[in-house]
Amino acid sequence: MAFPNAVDSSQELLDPQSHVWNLIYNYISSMSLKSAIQLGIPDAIHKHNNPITLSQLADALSINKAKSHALFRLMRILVHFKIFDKVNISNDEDEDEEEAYSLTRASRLLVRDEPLSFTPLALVAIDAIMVDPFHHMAEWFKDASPTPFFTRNGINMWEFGANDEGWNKLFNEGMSSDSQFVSSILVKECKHVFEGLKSVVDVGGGNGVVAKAVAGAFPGLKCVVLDLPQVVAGLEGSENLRFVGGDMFEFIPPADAVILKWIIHNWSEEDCVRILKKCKEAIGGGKVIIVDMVVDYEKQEQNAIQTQLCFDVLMMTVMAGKERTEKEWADLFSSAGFQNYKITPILGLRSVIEVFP
Ligand SMILES: C[S@@+](CC[C@H](N)C(=O)[O-])C[C@H]1O[C@@H](n2cnc3c(N)ncnc32)[C@H](O)[C@@H]1O
Ligand SMILES: O=c1cc(-c2ccc(O)c(O)c2)oc2c(O)c(O)ccc12
Repeated sequence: MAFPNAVDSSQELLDPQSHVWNLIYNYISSMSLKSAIQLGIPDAIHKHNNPITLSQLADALSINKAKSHALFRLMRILVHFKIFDKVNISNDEDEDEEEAYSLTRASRLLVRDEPLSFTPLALVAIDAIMVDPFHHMAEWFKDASPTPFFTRNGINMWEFGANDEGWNKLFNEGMSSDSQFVSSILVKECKHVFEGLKSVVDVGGGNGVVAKAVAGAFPGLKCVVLDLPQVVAGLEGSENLRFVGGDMFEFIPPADAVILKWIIHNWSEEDCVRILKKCKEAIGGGKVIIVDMVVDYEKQEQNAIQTQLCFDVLMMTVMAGKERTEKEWADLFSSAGFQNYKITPILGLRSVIEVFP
């Protein structure tokens, strides 16, 4: 039986099949990366100090020798995705060359001892429990739940974290590793954002990584971290840093500035206006410092748009949040009574947005 739309050649079938298969099986790239991180491959290569051969890598990881070729195939896909490099080495003059693996700038950031490592974030994002809500997205489109996370678990993400210490720890460690990464750039490239401030509150500041970095870079600055009680429980402050357990929808301690890193994208327009109005009460004539994505579907390069779109669906799935375009940000600020804002695209996929009452 002929296809409804006459197909001139098989290629007109095979090309779309290849395109859809690429998307269907893309999760295997993430799972291969997860396996490499769990096995400690970046750490083993780093520790070896030189490019490492497959057999040296298998020995370093105590991998069953019968699975050496499987390790070769895992490394092959990760070299394809430029997570690792493959080079040819020879130990002395007459010996044949042998293939070996080295780190790239990407995998160097997955070495656990690397101060800016975002391995904890990677393990949060691809953790089996974390990914589970995505299997309920289609169901969610037809139910009354606020998110697929709620459809799957019957409670929202923060309540889930309050009830599951292990999940809460995993999530907060993931966030902290990203904050370590972002803070290193913030205090180096964005000093002007903090200069002149006498006090700052990091709202939803988690384990306090950003606040600690800012407090360290600006010793005269009084820093407060406001987060849920289960997040700040037991966390020690310092001379110019203290932790406060509370609810940002109820009260934000007064300060010259409020930091909101990866907060606004967690929430709906309505909740964001509530948060920003509380921030406005807290800062008086000061400012809000937001670290989040500003999505530009036209101007950005394809990889950045793809990652930002994935984050947008992630926020829809876990938190009823979203990633926003500049116009959406501007509308939000206006609805919350702010008069002006300045976007500094200094963090790659994310920007620093200063908002003024
Ligand atoms: C995505 S995490 C970002 C954490 C941190 N700002 C960072 O970027 O690493 C969102 C944070 O908001 C906190 N949070 C959620 N609801 C909150 C509320 N009602 N009041 C204060 N903090 C809240 C969470 O506990 C979590 O630490
Ligand atoms: O990488 C992240 C992952 C998640 C996350 C949470 C629960 C899940 O079930 C899940 O599949 C993913 O949440 C984030 C978030 O809320 C942010 O604000 C920023 C980054 C992340």
